[in-house]
Amino acid sequence: MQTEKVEEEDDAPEEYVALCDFTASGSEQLSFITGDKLLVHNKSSADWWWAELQGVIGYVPASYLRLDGAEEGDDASLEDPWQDDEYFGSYGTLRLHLEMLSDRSRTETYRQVIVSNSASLRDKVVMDLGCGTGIISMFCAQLAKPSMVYAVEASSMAEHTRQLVKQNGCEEVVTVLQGRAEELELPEQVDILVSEWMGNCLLFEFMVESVLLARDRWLRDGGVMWPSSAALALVPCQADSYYTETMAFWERPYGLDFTPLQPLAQQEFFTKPKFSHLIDPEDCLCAPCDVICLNMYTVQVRDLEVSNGLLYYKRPQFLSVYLLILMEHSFISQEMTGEFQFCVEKPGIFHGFTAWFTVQFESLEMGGATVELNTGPNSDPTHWKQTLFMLDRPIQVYAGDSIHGNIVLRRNPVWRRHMTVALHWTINSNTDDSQAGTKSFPMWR
Ligand SMILES: NC(=[NH2+])NCCC[C@H]1O[C@@H](n2cnc3c(N)ncnc32)[C@H](O)[C@@H]1O
Repeated sequence: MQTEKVEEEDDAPEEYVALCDFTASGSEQLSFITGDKLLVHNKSSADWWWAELQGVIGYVPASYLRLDGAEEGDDASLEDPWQDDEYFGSYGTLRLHLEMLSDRSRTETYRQVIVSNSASLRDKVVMDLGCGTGIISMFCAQLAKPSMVYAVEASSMAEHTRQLVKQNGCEEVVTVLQGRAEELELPEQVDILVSEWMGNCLLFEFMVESVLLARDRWLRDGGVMWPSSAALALVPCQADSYYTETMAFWERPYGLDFTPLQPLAQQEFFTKPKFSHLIDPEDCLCAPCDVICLNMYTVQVRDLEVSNGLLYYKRPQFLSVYLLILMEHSFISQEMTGEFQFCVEKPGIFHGFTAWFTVQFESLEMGGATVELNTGPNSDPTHWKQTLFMLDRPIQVYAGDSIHGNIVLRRNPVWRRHMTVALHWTINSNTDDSQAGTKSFPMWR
């Protein structure tokens, strides 16, 4: 932690108490634990304050603090930044498990991974992280002969999962453990860590952080991660039907002119990404490309952050704006930003970008075939479908036009399961002047 020592005093600092633990995700931030008393020197923004703890200073998330002496009920920001009650509460009911189990492409892929590695799974120790109803664990017990499967589930579903394991004669091999995987004590390290952690745009909900923490704590050296790698794919696309039903609709409904509502429609329907979008392959303006790739053996939790260090530091007056911008971009973690360069293959309307993910499961046998789950438009549909990012205004493009730029996934520093997806693009065309644009989409805070 290279935070600077307190030098000059600002206005009289106020004493705040920490409502929960916070672990700094960048050198400009200050870690603390519940109950710590922090001196807030500068409320530099609504979300981040400049504070001191035992003589060390750095940025802290304002929502984690309450003015010392204030009553519990005074502060609405008691919310847990992981929103665990809501998150694990939703997995304590059947609705989401029914959706996932009904997704045959997803579930059969995991079964195929177990079947094609059944021989190598013999006598291995497996952790199924976030086992839900235990389907993957029971595949392991039924289709292979591991010595032990630790089926880890934090929600109240775990007690039902124990019953299912017994009901299906798997209790000899499968042990259900209720709790967060990153907090549980296991009796041993594991040979394989399997999990179905992917969210919309691959990372939403950031369950991946739990998988990485569990990997670092419980996967033995040389152990296998399933999935072994993951990639976020992106393509510029048409979305004419969505545009027609949400924007063009207001031009002449029942012969009336409702166009004054179109700015409202843009705000309401195009500000956030559209989840569960089913893009027609015909609407892709060119071939997709993988913009973000994760190696599940080497990616670190800190790589999931984007810390524009200079945004949190007080800007030293002597640094020129140019230098600040240059340094700022040097803080962006490579894992969370991707460049793209598309060449439009056919004339059409560029309404936006569509994103989806793929994950790969390496074979336990040297040279064995890798299994892939592809949630894109040319594969069997999954419950994730795809995610559509609508531009504010559609743009006519022509074959040969180039659309290049980058995507940045910026994890929310306070609401830990949320992120913002920022897209920057430039269109170079032989027929029109070049156009550039940028847009950030919150998911969801
Ligand atoms: N692909 C997803 N988006 N979600 C599918 C898996 C989610 C399952 O993992 C459980 N789960 C999520 N995080 C954890 C965790 N840290 N520890 C244990 N179980 C978890 C959660 O309760 C649910 O049953």
